[in-house]
Amino acid sequence: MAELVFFTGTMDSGKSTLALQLDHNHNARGRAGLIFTRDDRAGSATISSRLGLKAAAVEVGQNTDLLNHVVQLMSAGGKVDYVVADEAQFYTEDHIEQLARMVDELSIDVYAFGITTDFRTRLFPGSKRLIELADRIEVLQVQTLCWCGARATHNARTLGGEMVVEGEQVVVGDTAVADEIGYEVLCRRHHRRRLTAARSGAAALSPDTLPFGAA
Ligand SMILES: Nc1ncnc2c1ncn2[C@@H]1O[C@H](COP(=O)(O)OP(=O)(O)O)[C@@H](O)[C@H]1O
Ligand SMILES: Cc1cn([C@H]2C[C@H](O)[C@@H](COP(=O)(O)O)O2)c(=O)[nH]c1=O
Repeated sequence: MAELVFFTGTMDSGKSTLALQLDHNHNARGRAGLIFTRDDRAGSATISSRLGLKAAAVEVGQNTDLLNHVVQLMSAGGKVDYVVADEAQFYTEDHIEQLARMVDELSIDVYAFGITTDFRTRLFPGSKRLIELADRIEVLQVQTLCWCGARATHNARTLGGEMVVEGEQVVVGDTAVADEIGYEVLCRRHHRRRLTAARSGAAALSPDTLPFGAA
């Protein structure tokens, strides 16, 4: 039976990599797929992973009807066995409902990928609806780490390394950005205290400071 699966994890946890791997594996077995994305860092109509993989995708706009897009393709003789939906946190509730209908009415497997919460720990609308509707939620196995070594569970927005707590919910960006707006994954404890790596001084720590040379 077709299913709607939501793969989630913090930023930088390998979601887009997994999306591209999943697409590759299904394709290799003759299954026809369609990749949707919205506001990927690499630009419009692209799905990209930090491991260097990239592929063309259908860019989702505010008024895109995902179900209709697939129905049109199939009516024109196209085959769609599965759909990959990356950056799904940016989708509207309507988009997610269209994905669910794709599963139920067209028997297409839908694999959605995205972060659940924003820099203020609030659910994105697309992720909220996915949590409500998905048949299955899979948390990425690759754990990202807070600077303290604990598992990172939250996404902080930073400016020059300092955590910011005000601003628009959507600001496309990357981790490991020094001077401009960027993101850093943190454990809840340090997210709550607004303690980023730069603020804690952890970024300056180096194994060279260990007293290996001492008698
Ligand atoms: N130089 C590297 N060597 C090995 N793995 C890397 C390297 N750079 C990034 N990665 C892996 O890629 C992951 C990020 O993948 P990506 O698909 O871009 O994440 P997401 O879509 O969740 O933001 C990192 O967690 C890490 O496991
Ligand atoms: C926390 C947070 C993130 N974003 C943006 C930043 C990136 O463009 C994406 C996440 O991409 P990734 O592939 O999971 O790294 O989301 C945002 O707009 N608002 C936020 O609060």
